[in-house]
Formats: sequence, structure tokens, C-alpha cells
Amino acid sequence: MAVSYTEANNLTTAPIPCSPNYNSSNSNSTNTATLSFSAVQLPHLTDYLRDLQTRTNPLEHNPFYHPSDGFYITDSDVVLRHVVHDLSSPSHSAAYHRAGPRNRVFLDQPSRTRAAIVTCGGLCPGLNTVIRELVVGLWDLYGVRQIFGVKAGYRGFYSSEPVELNPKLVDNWHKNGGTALETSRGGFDLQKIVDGIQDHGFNQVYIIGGDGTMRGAVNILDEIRRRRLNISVTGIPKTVDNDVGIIDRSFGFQTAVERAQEAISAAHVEAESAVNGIGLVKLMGRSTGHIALYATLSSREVDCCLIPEIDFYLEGQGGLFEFLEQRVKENGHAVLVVAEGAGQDLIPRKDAQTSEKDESGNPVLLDVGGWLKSELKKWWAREHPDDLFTVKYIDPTYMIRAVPANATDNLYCTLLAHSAIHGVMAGDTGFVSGPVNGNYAYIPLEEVAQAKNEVNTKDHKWAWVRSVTNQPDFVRNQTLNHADIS
Ligand SMILES: Nc1ncnc2c1ncn2[C@@H]1O[C@H](COP(=O)(O)OP(=O)(O)OP(=O)(O)O)[C@@H](O)[C@H]1O
Ligand SMILES: O=P(O)(O)OC[C@H]1O[C@](O)(CO)[C@@H](O)[C@@H]1O
Ligand SMILES: [Mg+2]
Repeated sequence: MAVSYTEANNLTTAPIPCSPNYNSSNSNSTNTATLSFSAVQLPHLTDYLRDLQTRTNPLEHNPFYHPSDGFYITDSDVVLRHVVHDLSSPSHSAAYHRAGPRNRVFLDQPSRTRAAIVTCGGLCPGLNTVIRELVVGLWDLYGVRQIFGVKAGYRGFYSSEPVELNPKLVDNWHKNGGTALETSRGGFDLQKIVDGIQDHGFNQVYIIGGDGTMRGAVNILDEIRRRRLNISVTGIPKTVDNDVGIIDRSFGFQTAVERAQEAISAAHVEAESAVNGIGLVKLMGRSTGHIALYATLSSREVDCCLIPEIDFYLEGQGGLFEFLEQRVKENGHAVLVVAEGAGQDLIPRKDAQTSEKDESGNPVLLDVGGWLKSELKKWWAREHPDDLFTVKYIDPTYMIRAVPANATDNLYCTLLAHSAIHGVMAGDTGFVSGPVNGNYAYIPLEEVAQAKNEVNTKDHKWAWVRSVTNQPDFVRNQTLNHADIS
């Protein structure tokens, strides 16, 4: 196998100093496959501020750090976006710069550094941990003393005074759910935001938010570059739905899945304890079904999982009701998990509801759980008027995201915050830090803002769901009926 490495922007090709090592005792054509990768360039302050000077990383003189060989990350350290390859044909992968401390930094005197931290969009477990670790990391690692929290999302840049933060103040924040800085949707006024950043003298801006926030951050970055300001902007990806693309997963997601399982367990107990009982749980997931999928996979109590990425229908051969009837007949009960964005096109809506949007422009969803409950009851009363039937609907919505992060998410938040700080100190801007195939990397903000992580219903994970639930595809006119499958 040959490996080649390309600098994406200047198209020079250089061999990477490594030799792939795998068992080639059975020599065949797969051994000659070519794996090439190209480094993804990040925006940098020196792209438009050519005279900026570097200095030695202050970690060199930090009494609590002892930088040893290999401690500093160099520009040739990369993380491959794709690690699964088919050796029978040439393949290619993007390569992101690895996150971590650089030996030279573009940090102005710490006394002239003013960092701003803002949280936008919905809540997510771990927000307070990220804020805490940004404050403590900036303070302890790089000696920054002017760190500010911008209140209530993007609008806070122009509508309220920032609050000064320090390690003592934020010491216990990781133990609390929510965001101590407050958050909001909407209020994105580009000129006012960038004016606010300039007026407050911020030169580092840490923006914590989801897909919408990242799209806003790209606009802020562009405006800052247009004004040629010495201000680094970095995005820290946050979304309980896990719908941000490229990174392995978003922080808080695991905590949310854990919480979701408590609701599934309760639904199972309720369903099992009733005659012909259905336990119905609605979980967050505006346009992706990751929480529903992972909670289903890990609980093993779910008979059917419905997510926005798959279509379903209720009545008739091959429909959801036929399937549930079969399950109830076999087991006496069934558990149904539905992501909030599933089945939205099936629910009757009034004209006004069709165009309803939240302050950020996201469509307002109808309650798929409430609708399913009522449709299930009508259907059973029609089909089995003399038999008992119970639907217990559990909607734990905000309970799964308004909680502190679990241990794994807390650790993840810490690494994210520190990665972001190191990148900003290196003069990078317009980037997002996040784990890619288990290694922390810097990804262009623009790429993250455009990428979406949807459940791939053709891959193994969805096949696992099917093997756990034994649910069919709800496809009209299929030849098998559910009795054949179960
Ligand atoms: N395309 C966009 N351009 C500029 N700003 C945007 C854009 N989309 C959203 N925003 C702004 O980003 C902020 C957060 O957006 P949104 O409410 O969609 O949440 P989010 O970041 O996607 O997080 P989550 O979905 O996890 O709640 C809001 O202030 C919103 O006005
Ligand atoms: O009620 P809010 O705060 O607008 O948030 C609800 C939405 O936010 C999310 O938690 C994240 O996007 C979605 O799952 C949910 O639809
Ligand atoms: Mg969003």
C-alpha cells in the first residue's frame, strides 16, 4: 500500500513518513492499494494580519507543566477523517490538523487578551463544564485574566453588559445543568454583534452552540475578516440531538441517552403491568433520531423505534398498528420510542401551524407522542371494542437535557475547551475543535456549519436497531406481513 499526503490548498504532494504495516502473507492485489490524504487548511489570523508576531508558549514557564518531547503538536500532525478504507481500490481521506498546544503562540501579552464566552440555542448537559474549563484553562494555562461571559446568546453581545469570570466563580459550575450564562434563540444581528465584540475589546471569542450557532459564527468570522480585526473566533459544538456533522458525537449526548433510558424503563413497567399495554416515549431529536436510536439500542426494552429519517404509516397491511397488534398479542405489551421529529408529515395541522417557526427560524414541531397516543386509542377501540387497552405516554423532553453532564461528558467537555484554547492561542480562527475518530482535531467552522449528522438507515447501526426490536420497514405494499416477520 502506498500513502501520499497532499496540502489541500497548494496541491503539492509529499510522501508522509510512515509505512503502513499489516499482514501481507497472503499476497494479493489489495496490498497495492493507495491511500492518499489531503490536509484541510484552517483560516489563520496571519491570512490577513501578516505582521503578527509569535512568542514562546507560556506553558514553557508554567510551574505546573513540564513540556517534554512530543508535547507540542506540529503542523504536520493530522487526524484522518475516514479511517475505514477498502484496500481493494485507491481511497482518499481529508486530514484535519490535530488539536493541542503549539510551541509558538500568537498570544499578545496575556494582560491585553480579552476572551468572550457565549452559549446559544437549546440546553445540553455539559454547557457549564465547557464554560468552566474555558475560564480555568485560559487562566491557568495561558495567564489570561480578562475573561467575560456574554449573557443570553448572540443578542448578549449588543444588549447587555458581559460578566467577568474567574476560576473561583466558576469552580462548581460543572455540577449544574443548564448554562450559567443563559442562552436564547434568535437575536442574530451581525453588525451589532461584531460592533459589540469590537466595543468590548474582545480578541478571543468562544461560541458554544449547535448547527444554527455555527452558521451564525461563520458570518461573524467573515465580518471580522472583512474588518481585518485581530480577533479569533472558535466554535464549540453543542447539541443534545447529536446532529452536528464530522465530529464523533456532541457533548451531553451520552448523558441524554442515559436519562432517556429511565423513561423507557418506566414505559416498559407501565406497559407490562397493564392488560394490552403500550408504553410510548417521545425523545428529543428535531431532525435526527440519534437519541431515540441509542436509547433503543442500549435499553433492549423497545419494540419499535421511530425516527425522522424513516417513514412510517399507521393503518393497513404493513403499518405500525398491525405490527403493534402482533407484539401485544405475543407479549401482552409493547414499548414504542418516537423521536420528536418523526411522522411530522402525518400529523394533521392547522394552517397557522404549517409555518410556525421559533425565534431562530427552526420549524415548531407538533407533538407526535400525543397524536400517536390518541390514534392508538381510537384504533384499538375500533378494532377491539371489548378488550382492555392502555397507552402510557411519557414525554421526558427537557428532563434529558436540563441535567449536569455525566463523568464521560464532563471529561469530554474539558478536552474540548482546552483544545479550543490551544487553537486560538496558535492564531487559528474560524475552526471547531472536536473528536474525529477518537482524536481531537481542528475542523473549519464552515465545514461543520454545513455538515449534518443524520442517522444512516442503511448502515449497521440501524440494522442493529432492527435486530434488537425486530421491527420491519413500514413500507406500503410490501409482500411480507408482520406476522411472517415476528
Ligand atoms: N443561518 C443562520 N445565520 C445566522 N445565525 C443563525 C443562523 N441560524 C441560527 N442562527 C442563530 O444561532 C443561534 C442558535 O440557533 P438555534 O436556535 O437554531 O440553535 P442551535 O445552535 O442549532 O442549537 P440547538 O439546535 O442544539 O438548540 C440563534 O441566536 C440564531 O439566531
Ligand atoms: O424548546 P426549545 O428550547 O426551543 O428546544 C427544543 C429543541 O431543542 C433541541 O433540544 C435541540 O435542538 C431539540 O431536540 C428540541 O426540538
Ligand atoms: Mg439546531
